[in-house]
Amino acid sequence: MKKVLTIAGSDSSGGAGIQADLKTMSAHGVFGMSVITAVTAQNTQGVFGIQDISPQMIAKQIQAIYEDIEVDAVKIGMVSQVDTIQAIAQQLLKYQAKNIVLDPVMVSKSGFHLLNPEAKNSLINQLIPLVTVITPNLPEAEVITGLTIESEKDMEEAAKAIFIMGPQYVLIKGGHLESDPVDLLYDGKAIQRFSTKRIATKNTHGTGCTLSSAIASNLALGFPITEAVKLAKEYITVAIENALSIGKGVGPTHHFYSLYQRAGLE
Ligand SMILES: Nc1ncnc2c1ncn2[C@@H]1O[C@H](COP(=O)(O)OP(=O)(O)OP(=O)(O)O)[C@@H](O)[C@H]1O
Ligand SMILES: Cc1ncc(CO)c(N)n1
Repeated sequence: MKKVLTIAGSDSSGGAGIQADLKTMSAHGVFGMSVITAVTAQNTQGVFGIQDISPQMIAKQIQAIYEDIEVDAVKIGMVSQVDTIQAIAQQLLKYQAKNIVLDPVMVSKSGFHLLNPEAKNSLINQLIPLVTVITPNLPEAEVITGLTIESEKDMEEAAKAIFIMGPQYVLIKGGHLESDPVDLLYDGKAIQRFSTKRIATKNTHGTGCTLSSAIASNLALGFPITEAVKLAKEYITVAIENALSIGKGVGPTHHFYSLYQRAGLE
């Protein structure tokens, strides 16, 4: 059994964060483990509070896992503070973590800041150089690069600018453009394009978390990056098509193993 770790925040409503990550991992048939960086009081309508876990406790969680268990891939989500990022980077370096997927979560769909703006530079300087692939959405790519992104051409420029910061691959997600969503993968040489039809739904809570966890699971399963992203796109598309009208706001993506099996990917 492949083992995948998520280092992320808890979403009490179960649609994003740690909860989305573990559901995605189970659906991929890998064993999910979690290091909780923060607890959010959150539902489909908004984020009502955040309590950060101390950097010491985050480091201890990572240590407890790596001292005992071999980790095949890591997904990093919400990391809100400078000290948190430093603690995570130190531990991942110490244990020579492999297959690291960074979803640089900054603002929730409801507009709540999940990354302290002061921590942006730590994310860029300490975490981005360690990762296999970073998966920013358009607003995140704009914050990281300082560029304005309004077209696919702009997305390509942003991917190239982020690549220089040190990750092995950059996947810029186009879900925030109005057209059909196009995601671009850059490996330092060429751009690969992953496109689907836009699904008409308001229920997209947790899409970014789901995609990054699916990529991490696929890397753990041994797929090369292009295949890992292609399969993850198929997974997120089905998860959005079947998204649930739970709660009064933006409902969550739906994960179930049979979907994955039906696609012939068990
Ligand atoms: N309406 C949609 N129809 C089809 N695919 C979509 C739709 N919205 C997003 N996607 C896809 O879902 C994935 C996540 O993209 P998105 O840009 O929404 O991430 P995100 O903003 O980081 O999500 P989150 O708010 O959960 O952090 C991408 O692969 C994107 O192309
Ligand atoms: C805890 C958490 N992580 C990530 C997201 C994605 O925006 C969220 N809403 N909540």
